[in-house]
Amino acid sequence: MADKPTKGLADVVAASTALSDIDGKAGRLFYRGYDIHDLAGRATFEEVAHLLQRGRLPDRAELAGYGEALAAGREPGPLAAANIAEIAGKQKPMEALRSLVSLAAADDPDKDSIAPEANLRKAARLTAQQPVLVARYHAARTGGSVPDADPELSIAANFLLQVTGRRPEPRAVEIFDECLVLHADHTMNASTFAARVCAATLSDMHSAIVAAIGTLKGPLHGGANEQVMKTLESIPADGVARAVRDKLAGGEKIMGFGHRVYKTEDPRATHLRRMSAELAEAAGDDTYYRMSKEMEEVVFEAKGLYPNVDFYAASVYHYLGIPTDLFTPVFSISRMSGWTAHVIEQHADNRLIRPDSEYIGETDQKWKPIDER
Ligand SMILES: CC(=O)SCCNC(=O)CCNC(=O)[C@H](O)C(C)(C)COP(=O)(O)OP(=O)(O)OC[C@H]1O[C@@H](n2cnc3c(N)ncnc32)[C@H](O)[C@@H]1OP(=O)(O)O
Ligand SMILES: O=C([O-])CC(=O)C(=O)O
Repeated sequence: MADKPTKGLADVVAASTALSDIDGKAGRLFYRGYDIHDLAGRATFEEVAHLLQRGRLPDRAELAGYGEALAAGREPGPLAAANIAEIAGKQKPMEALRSLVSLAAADDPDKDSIAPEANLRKAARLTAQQPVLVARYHAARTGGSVPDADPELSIAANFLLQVTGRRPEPRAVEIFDECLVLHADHTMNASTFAARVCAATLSDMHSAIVAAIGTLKGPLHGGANEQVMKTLESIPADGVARAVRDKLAGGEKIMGFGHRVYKTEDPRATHLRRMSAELAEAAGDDTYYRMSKEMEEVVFEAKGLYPNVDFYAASVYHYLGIPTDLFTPVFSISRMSGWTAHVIEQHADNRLIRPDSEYIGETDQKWKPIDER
């Protein structure tokens, strides 16, 4: 018989990875050994995606080559393109992305291969396509059009351009790019684990990413950023403390707080709080920032919980003009870099992931024919 399981696999080491590492007590996060505090605001998302997928921070030539791969791979392919309008009419954003990535697989030139070189090419294409899929989905449901991507612009700038229809301010691009850097990878989080389980059957990268998208969508994981914004919008600006205490008294969780691994401040929240403050000031309306700060104080006082990455990401995305139901899709744009890197890593040194379970059902049941049950 198997040992008693730890509920939710808490503290179980489920994989070896060279991609990211967390010190949950100290509140530190590293991508391939680089402290997130050193990368945030310095490295671009493209550099970080290269670091994760291709193993090192690129030099200028490598970054140019990676940029070319991204630009060449941006178009999701005819099957996904042909279905965006209908999907936008019937599916919510994360459901739509799950469908569209699956459809994009059909036109991927490397769809039948999980060889290392094919995986690298697919990782770049998936990373390039995700922001385009989000923007096209949004345009399809709002009856708008998507401006062509500008080859001179970064992924962050092109996404803001394509989703808002306006050329973004340079500072908005810097801030959004930093958000993408902060969300890129996070050890064995649920969606990455789902991707690795799928990849470990020697299934293909697109299948693993579809599993990851479906997993990120849930409100206990990436879906929390949208829920944070809905909470901020649903409570009175001058009644934050009461609303939070009422929710807690009613047994509700406060979205954007708590973490399986961090026992102190999530280092990403430190940067996102700062960005939220800056954008609030620039907007001339700091309501959501002030409310967030107050929520943080009340939740800490009542439960000793710290904000996680999803908490201040909500007000930051709001101030950047991103529609609330695209917050989790925006998370997926960044996390695509990490998911794909994990699939590459899994395929490179694979063993089927198949844990055991503890049986807790009935025993010694006696068979009865159907008319005797
Ligand atoms: C990108 C990300 O995925 S970051 C996480 C995003 N998710 C959220 O923000 C959702 C809200 N947070 C949570 O649900 C949890 O803190 C999780 C899912 C992040 C971590 O879950 P776990 O490690 O399984 O912790 P668990 O849910 O068991 O919580 C432990 C205790 O803290 C409480 N708790 C944890 N988070 C919260 C919260 N946000 N609000 C209120 N209470 C909370 C639980 O009720 C539980 O209390 P109990 O021991 O009295 O029953
Ligand atoms: O690590 C986790 O469990 C969730 C998280 O913060 C992330 O995926 O960024």
